[in-house]
This record gives sequence, structure tokens and C-alpha cells, in this order.
Amino acid sequence: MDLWLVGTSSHGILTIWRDFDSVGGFREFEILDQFNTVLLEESFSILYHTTKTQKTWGFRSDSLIMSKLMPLPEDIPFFLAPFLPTSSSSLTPKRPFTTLTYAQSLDSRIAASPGQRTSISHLETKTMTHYLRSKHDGILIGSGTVLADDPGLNCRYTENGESHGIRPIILDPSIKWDYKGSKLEQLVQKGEGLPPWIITREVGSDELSEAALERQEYLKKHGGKFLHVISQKDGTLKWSDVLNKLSEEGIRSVMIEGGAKIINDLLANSEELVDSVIITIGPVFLGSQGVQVSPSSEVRMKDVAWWSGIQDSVVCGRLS
Ligand SMILES: NC(=O)C1=CN([C@@H]2O[C@H](COP(=O)(O)OP(=O)(O)OC[C@H]3O[C@@H](n4cnc5c(N)ncnc54)[C@H](O)[C@@H]3O)[C@@H](O)[C@H]2O)C=CC1
Ligand SMILES: Nc1nc(O)c(N)c(N[C@@H]2O[C@H](COP(=O)(O)O)[C@@H](O)[C@H]2O)n1
Repeated sequence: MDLWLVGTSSHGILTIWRDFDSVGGFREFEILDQFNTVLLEESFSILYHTTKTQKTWGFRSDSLIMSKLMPLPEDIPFFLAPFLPTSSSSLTPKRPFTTLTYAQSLDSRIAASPGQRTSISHLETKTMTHYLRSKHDGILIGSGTVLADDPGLNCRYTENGESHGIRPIILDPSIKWDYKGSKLEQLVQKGEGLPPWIITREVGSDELSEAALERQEYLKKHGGKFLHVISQKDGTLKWSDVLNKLSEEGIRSVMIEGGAKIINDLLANSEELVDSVIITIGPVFLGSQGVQVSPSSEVRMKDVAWWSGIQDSVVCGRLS
């Protein structure tokens, strides 16, 4: 068992610490993650146990803590408006309106190391991300991200008390990710998220592992859906095919959040598939071990606009 100490600072920042010794005493701590939260009282501490096999940190489902958002800065909707889908732009028959959006460090890293969920955005820009989610039909990530982050992928931004259901879409050609026991499943069970769609290669069931078939069955039984796309010779899926499939399924706008492989591919070979790019930049250097966003060749943005907030800056643009 790993032992966890969870505490809050006076700024409403929830910090998760791990005790290296795992026998109590909390002699040495390592900050694992920080979340902006206003849900918790200022001074408290709880011990939390989790098994070593559970790769990500977590809370039991009955005490799942989601960070509460802060009020959206008043100028954000105006700033983002030119880069958001509109009712007329979202009905391109071949593909949805596509927004590429992620948070990066000053040295262009999106995680501190491969497979590590890393908080870069301030609560203010996290709130902006949920506002963005409220403007899209779907949110797409790769298998690397879902395995590393165990994300929620829901929309916690509400407008006039109305919540928005965004469809989580995971590009996972070999069905490596297990919905069972995930944070996403917990949110769906609580009525706070939609069951995910998984984009896979079109293969016969004899080509899938036993474990993959089980995961497929479980998700189908629990409201999820599998979208099959014919792969190229090298086994990868063409982005135009992926987006086309989403359009056929009624997704009129999608925000693609990452991870690095997906972002780098889309930046380098956008084939006019990306409508807007919205990048949050946090004032941190994550270092050379970090997961890097750097496309294989030069990419310039046009129609660029910048916004700066309490801690982060946001750059929006289109790909030239
Ligand atoms: N700071 C941020 O905003 C974000 C950070 N991240 C971080 O990024 C890291 C994960 O990045 P990566 O390892 O690069 O994983 P990834 O999320 O880009 O997934 C890569 C996987 O997606 C599938 N895939 C991608 N393109 C494909 C294609 N064209 N055809 C078929 N399959 C395809 C493959 O299974 C591939 O192995 C994590 O550490 C995560 O925390 C992820 C999203 C946002
Ligand atoms: N906007 C933003 N800021 C960060 O600092 C991040 N690490 C990410 N990561 C992305 O958000 C997903 C997690 O979403 P939930 O809060 O769990 O719904 C994660 O999977 C990345 O795609 N984004």
C-alpha cells in the first residue's frame, strides 16, 4: 500500500503528498500533484490509501474530489469568440469544427515526464478550458493521455445553471485503456459525464487480445460506443478519416486536447483539418525529461491573439 497525505494550503490549493516510507510518520514528502480547489476547508489532513497497482493517484468514488471552477474572467468569451465553432461553421459535411487545445510549459512540455499527469494551468485557465468544453460536442484525446491521466473529460462550466454534456472520444486503436474503474466511469455513474466513444482500427475480433475484447464488451454494456476506422498500411489512422467518422456520428465540433503525439502530428500534417489552436502557457519549465510539443517541421500561426491572466497566458490562432 502507498500512503497518501492530502492537505490544503491557505490559498485553496489542494496538494497531494506521498510518504516515501509508506509506514506513517510522513518523514519525506514529494508533491505529486496540485489542484486548485475551493471545496475543502482550509486546514485539514486525511490519510488516503491506494494500491501500488493503481498507477494514478485517486480517491474512492464516494469521495471523488473534482476541483471547483472559479468565475470565468469577463473578457474571456470575447477573446475566444473568433476561435470557437459557430452554428454555421460547425456543419461542414466532411468533418467537425476542430480546435486543438492544450496547456504547455515555457519549454514547450505538456507533462513533466512520460505518463505523468502534470498540472500546468492555473484554476483561471482551467476554468477557461471548461468554458471551451461547453462550446464543443466532443473532446478527443489519445490512448497515451487516457492511460497517463485517468481524466474526467466532462464539462463543469455551467451557463445560466445549465450544464453541457460533452462526448469523451479516445483514439485507442488497440483498446489498451480500460473504462472499468476509471474516473470517467465514476463520473458517468454520478450523472456528471457521458460514456466515451473509442476510435479503433477496423480489425476482426480474432486480431484483438482477450483483454481488449473484454474491455470492449464492458464498455459497450455500459453505454460506450466503438467507432471503427480503416487503418493505413502502417497501422495508423488518417486524421481526415477520424474526423469524417465523427462527423458521420453527429459530432459538429471537437476539441482535441492531446497528448504530444497527437498534437505534434496535427501541427505538422494538419491537412487543413484544424480550425483553431488555443494554447495555455504556464510560467514553469518542466525540464528536458518532459513530454515535448515540437512538430517535425516549422509551423507558423496566423490571426494570432494573446490573453494574460493571473498566472498564465493564452495564445489563439489558426495554422497557416
Ligand atoms: N498539458 C496538457 O494540456 C496535456 C498533457 N497531456 C500529456 O501528454 C502525455 C501523453 O502524450 P503521448 O504519450 O504522446 O500520448 P497521446 O495521448 O498523444 O496518445 C498517443 C497514442 O494515441 C494513438 N494515436 C495517436 N495518433 C494516432 C493515429 N494517427 N492513428 C492511430 N493511433 C493514434 C496511439 O495509440 C498512440 O500510441 C501525458 O503525459 C499527458 O499527461 C495530454 C493532453 C493534454
Ligand atoms: N488545460 C489543461 N491544463 C493542464 O494543466 C493539463 N494538465 C491539462 N490536461 C488535459 O486535461 C485532461 C484532464 O481533464 P480533467 O480535468 O480530468 O477533465 C487531461 O487528460 C489532458 O487532456 N489541460
